[in-house]
Parts: sequence; structure tokens; C-alpha cells
Amino acid sequence: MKDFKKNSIKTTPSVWEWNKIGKVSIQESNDPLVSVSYIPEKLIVSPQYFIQNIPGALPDLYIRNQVQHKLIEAAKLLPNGYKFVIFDGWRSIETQKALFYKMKDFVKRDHPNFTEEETLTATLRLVALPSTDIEKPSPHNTGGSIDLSIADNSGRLLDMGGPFDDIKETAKTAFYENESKVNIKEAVHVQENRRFLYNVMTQVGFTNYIEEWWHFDYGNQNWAYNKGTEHAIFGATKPLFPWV
Ligand SMILES: C[C@@H](N)C(=O)N[C@H](C)C(=O)O
Ligand SMILES: [Zn+2]
Repeated sequence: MKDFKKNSIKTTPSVWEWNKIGKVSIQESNDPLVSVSYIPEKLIVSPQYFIQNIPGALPDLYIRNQVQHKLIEAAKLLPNGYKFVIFDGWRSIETQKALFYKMKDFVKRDHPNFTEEETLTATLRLVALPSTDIEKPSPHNTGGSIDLSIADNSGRLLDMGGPFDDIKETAKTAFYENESKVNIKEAVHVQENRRFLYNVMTQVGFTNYIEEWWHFDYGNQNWAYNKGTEHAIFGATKPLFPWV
């Protein structure tokens, strides 16, 4: 626990280039999607987009089987009493689209003088493009992305310096590592909590999206690009329901 809080966050790459990530090849492994609901000892499922009535969001959360194994491995590193709180996993394109336009509206509201290109760039910091191109799927649509935090034994989310889906610059994973930007004495517990989540997840092989302390990837193009692996193993997919 001490080391998880002590080791600083070293996010890579320093600049996120979606166009380069979209060029990583995908060799689909056909790993199935599984529900994250069945390990209540270590995981709490809080499907934020379903709760918030975002179109296309499901009440259960799904991730690839291998991702679930990695998540369990990470959960075993949590000290007694701590649990992961999972906000989102696999995401439909309908939901990705709805989030994209919601975030774009926030950007337009906050920066009314931005050009269309500036608006798009700022939006893409907050949410990936809703893509139906099988060569560059939206990360969550692959079942390889998870949005999550940690709750303590009193059932409270750890203070990460801002909520899930915070659109402020302070949401950048390493924001609180920069002593010139924050009063680190006051923010030391935020720095430690972010390090805790980041180090537990990356220790088992996840990579992080540098703009969001809550977003982690395994097996998709984000992960392959970050890890420098030859190819990604998860492309676009969807859960299978016998009656749908
Ligand atoms: C919308 C936010 N929770 C998120 O997941 N953003 C990343 C960039 C994504 O959409 O893949
Ligand atoms: Zn995410």
C-alpha cells in the first residue's frame, strides 16, 4: 500500500495522438465479453451512464474475459476493506455518440470563440470519436477499456481531486504530480489516491489514458500503442444476448 502511494505517476505518451493510435493493427483474439458483476467482494458496479440515462447504456457492465482476469489480479492488490468501483466498461456506439455530443456541447459552452477544429480537439481530450471503422474502433467499444475508482471500508470514494468525467484540466492523471501547479501540501492525499489507483492498475498490465485518472486500457489500440506491442488483440465487439 505504502509503495502504491509513494511511487509517482509517469504517464506516457506525453501527448495523446489519436491518429497514431488508430493506425495500430488489430489481431482480434475473440475473447468473449463477460459481466463484471459477479465478484462483489472486491468490485462494486456503478454503471454511471445507465444511471444517468445516457442512450444505449446497459444496467450491467461488460469487459473482455482477459480484462476481467487482470482486474481481479489488480483487486487482489487492494488492502482489506478497499474495493474497485466500476463506472463503465464496454460501451455501445450509441452511448459513445451521445457522450461525444454532450462533451462537445460543454466545450462550446465554455469556449464560444473556438473554431470548429479547436472545438473538436478539445472534445477529443474528453471523449473518443464514436467510430464504426473496424480498423480504429472507439476504445470502450472493444471491451478493453474500464473507467473506475476505489472506495474505502466506509463506502466512500477516495478523493481523486474531482469526480468521474470531470472536464477540468485537473482530471489529467499526473496533474497532482506537478508541484508548481498545485499546493502539494494541501493536495497530498489526492496525489496519493491517484497514485494508488494508477500503480495498482499498471502493475498488472493496464495502461492509463493520460487525460483521465479513471480510464484504463488492456488489449485495445490504446494499450498496444502505449506498450509498444506489435498489435492490439481487441477490436470492436458487443455482448451477445440470446433473445436480442
Ligand atoms: C467519456 C470518458 N468517460 C471516456 O471514457 N473517455 C475516453 C477518452 C473514451 O471515450 O474512450
Ligand atoms: Zn473511459
